[in-house]
Amino acid sequence: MINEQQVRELVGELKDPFLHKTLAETNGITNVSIKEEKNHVSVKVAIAKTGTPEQMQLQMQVVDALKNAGVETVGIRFEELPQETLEQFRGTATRAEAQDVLSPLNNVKFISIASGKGGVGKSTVSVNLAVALARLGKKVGLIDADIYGFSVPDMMGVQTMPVVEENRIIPVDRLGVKMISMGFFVEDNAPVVWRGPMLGKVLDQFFRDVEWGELDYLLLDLPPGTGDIALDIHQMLPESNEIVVTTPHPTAAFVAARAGAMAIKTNHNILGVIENMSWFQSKVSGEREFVFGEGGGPKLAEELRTELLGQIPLGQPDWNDVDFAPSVYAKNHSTGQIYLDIARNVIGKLEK
Ligand SMILES: Nc1ncnc2c1ncn2[C@@H]1O[C@H](COP(=O)(O)OP(=O)(O)OP(=O)(O)O)[C@@H](O)[C@H]1O
Repeated sequence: MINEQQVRELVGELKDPFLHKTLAETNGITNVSIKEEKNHVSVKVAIAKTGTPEQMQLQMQVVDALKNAGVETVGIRFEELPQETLEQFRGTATRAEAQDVLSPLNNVKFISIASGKGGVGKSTVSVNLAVALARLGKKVGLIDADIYGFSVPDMMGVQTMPVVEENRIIPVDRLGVKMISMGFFVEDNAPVVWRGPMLGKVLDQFFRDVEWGELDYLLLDLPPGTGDIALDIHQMLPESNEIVVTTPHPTAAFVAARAGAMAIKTNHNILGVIENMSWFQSKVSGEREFVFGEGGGPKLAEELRTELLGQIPLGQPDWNDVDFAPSVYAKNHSTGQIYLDIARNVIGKLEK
């Protein structure tokens, strides 16, 4: 019967699929146990990222290696390598690995923007938060993952199309944000009707086949609501920090809480709440009128045990701006300033 030393040698030759180093080099074999009477070997393996197709492939390699050595049955469990170990390997990552947004060697932080229902301003918030982060000097990408209701290209005033170079999609660069949207791949604004596996393919393509370059943040404008499509997309995303957008009406907050619950259930971390359309400020009297009610944002934040990141008043950007982007507030617009404050807060929370 094979002994522990031999198991470690055999399995130790296999490579961590993300670090491209052998499991011996990464100290990735964390436990071996052998039941001689049953000719059974169990191994516990630590790799850079679990729950991926790459893990399944490695699992098959481990089983093959041990069965070829005469083991009857194999048990295998995976865990993730500690952050310190990953940190150690980050320095040796190739440029391609460091720029692959799904690689554990990439430091990019995902921020998803969700809402309980449509029309609360989720896309407006996504676009303005992305631009604000870029204005603060961050390298920012934005995926319009609202696959059926894409509006980001129009909101940002994008006139060009992404180009494909050597089988890689080059995202559109607008106001310092690299952006990709389903809108670029649909003719004449035709409605998108497919879902399920196709949906997964499109999202996967947005992650894997887009040349994002080096990024600090990748924002995702999610589809609205708490139905099947929103859930499907939540499940397909890499772990992310989620911002929930609501309007101030208590019932809106009630629906948004369900979006928050969905985020938690699918293992995303709630970063905070943004209340949009919080008030209308009269230019004449300077008074605030709470046209859509009051209290929804703070109530939602409390319910989700998170922070209210900011409140955005009603009002349009300055449309005389030369660099016209219909939904983007200028840096010196009072709402543009609010977005900058939110962006600073987000950076503070994620770059501790
Ligand atoms: N603070 C605001 N003041 C005035 N208009 C706003 C504000 N926020 C959003 N809007 C407008 O409200 C409409 C809906 O906004 P947006 O498309 O961002 O919402 P959404 O939640 O992403 O909608 P959907 O989920 O249906 O895509 C747009 O016309 C947008 O310009």
